[in-house]
Amino acid sequence: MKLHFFKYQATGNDFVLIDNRSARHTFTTEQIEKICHRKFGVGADGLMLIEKHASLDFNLVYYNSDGSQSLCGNGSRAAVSLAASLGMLNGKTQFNAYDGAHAAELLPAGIVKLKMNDVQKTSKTGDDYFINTGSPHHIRFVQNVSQYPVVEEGRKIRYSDAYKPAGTNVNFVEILPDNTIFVRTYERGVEDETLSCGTGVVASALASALKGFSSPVKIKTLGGDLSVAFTFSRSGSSVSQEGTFHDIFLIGPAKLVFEGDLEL
Ligand SMILES: N[C@H](CCC[C@H](N)C(=O)O)C(=O)O
Repeated sequence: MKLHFFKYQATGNDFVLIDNRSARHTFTTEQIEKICHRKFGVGADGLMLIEKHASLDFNLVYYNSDGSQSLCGNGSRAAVSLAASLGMLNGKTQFNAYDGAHAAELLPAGIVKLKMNDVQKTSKTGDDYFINTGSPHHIRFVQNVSQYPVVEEGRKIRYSDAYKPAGTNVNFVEILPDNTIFVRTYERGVEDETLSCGTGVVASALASALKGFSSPVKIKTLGGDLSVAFTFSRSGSSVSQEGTFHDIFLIGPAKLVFEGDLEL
């Protein structure tokens, strides 16, 4: 089977995208692993299919490189950029993803502003947080994150009994001056560190808000810079951390690297 694909990177999180609106291909786990394989395939952290949707501009199907599915924040930003270049939208869009409908907007210089779904629940164990932003995220605040053993420590948490059977993504966050954090992420389903993780930096920004950060939080990742804007509405007593994060936006660049055909 010959397939035309688009290779995108969104702050270094990289993806193969296929316009699947007409052909409606389906892929086995083995085929997804092969497409994403860094030597035997195109190479990517994940594969995305853009499909028709009954009422929204498109349906987005995301697969991690191991074939598992979840919401991908950076991938959604890349898909919006591709959909725009395919003439499927004009600046703004509503599309469907793993966790439901999302709005997004194309800003100048290839920046994509993605609206995330509200977050009502955050939990804290010791000094660590767990927040699901459409995909599950464990967040640990550390010193000197650039020297931190992200894969070794991330794997331990990801496979720990606490997260069995589904597992979790794991974010290590260093607090910097000027309302900025530096985030490195071990990604479930890629089973390695990625250069950035969109849902992960959103979870890390919300955890930073619970430690006093204001919106927008500026985020450094190994793959580039992002920002996360949000509103927090408290519920219950003012001392509690109970409340809802809403109007959450993940903002950052997404770029076409190349396009081509692959034999599967
Ligand atoms: N690995 C994640 C999904 C992709 C998340 C990441 N690439 C992003 O940009 O949100 C999971 O299985 O939950």
